Amino acid sequence: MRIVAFNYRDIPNFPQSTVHGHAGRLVFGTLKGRPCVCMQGRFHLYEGYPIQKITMPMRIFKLLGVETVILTNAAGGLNQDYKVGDIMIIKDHLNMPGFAGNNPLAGPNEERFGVRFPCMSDAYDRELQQLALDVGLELGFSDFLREGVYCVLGGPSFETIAECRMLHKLGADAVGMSTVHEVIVARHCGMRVFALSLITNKAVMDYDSEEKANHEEVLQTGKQRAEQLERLVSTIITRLEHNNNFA
Ligand SMILES: O=P(O)(O)O[C@H]1O[C@H](CO)[C@@H](O)[C@H]1O
Ligand SMILES: Nc1nc2[nH]cnc2c(=O)[nH]1
Repeated sequence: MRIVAFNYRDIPNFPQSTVHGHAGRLVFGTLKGRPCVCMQGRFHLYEGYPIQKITMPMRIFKLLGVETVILTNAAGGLNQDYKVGDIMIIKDHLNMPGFAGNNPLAGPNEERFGVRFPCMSDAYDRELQQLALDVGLELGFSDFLREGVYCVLGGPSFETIAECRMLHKLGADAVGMSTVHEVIVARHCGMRVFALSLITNKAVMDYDSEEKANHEEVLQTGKQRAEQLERLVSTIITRLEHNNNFA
């Protein structure tokens, strides 16, 4: 397979990755015969970037002709049934920075990308969610494949126990610091979205617990599940081709 990779620092006006574990490269190639562009490292509010800069790659992808976006993230599990290593298909989100007015679409609307008031009740493509469940079943991943609601916070501090309890009561199954902003911009310009979270750690919900969230555990769980995640995503992409529903 031939790939062409660009370091973010060599792309004019592109933000730079500052997070340990995010390589900072844009990789073009084919996955099972399908042309793809892949971000090795994304951007976050906690890095100090304006939310429009974080989501700029989505608009670049739209202009490049991308039609389907697959987003992955590491997240803390709030749902008490979840285990570390579970893969959660995101069916919906809670946008906490958005509640506080920090939405990537704030400011003048770019009509060439989409409408002023985009709908978000269909943000996560239901056909792609079903496809992921089917593929997961075939691959024997059902024991660790879940569906749930992802909540984004600004970070970089992990949550307090009271915050975790509150987010769980509000309906969140997993919590993280990314993805939602990109989803909003991708949907605004009409790209199809599929997203999943790897549950890298259990959110601490109990004052008696000795556990502490930490980035090393996040990276370690990511490495442990990397191979299965890759198989899941690449098989989904193959099926998009077969179903002829590569929107
Ligand atoms: O959402 P991604 O970037 O996958 O990673 C998650 O894990 C990091 C914290 O360990 C934060 O960046 C958080 O957002
Ligand atoms: N906010 C948040 N982000 C994460 N990313 C990976 N784990 C977590 C977590 O527990 N909380």
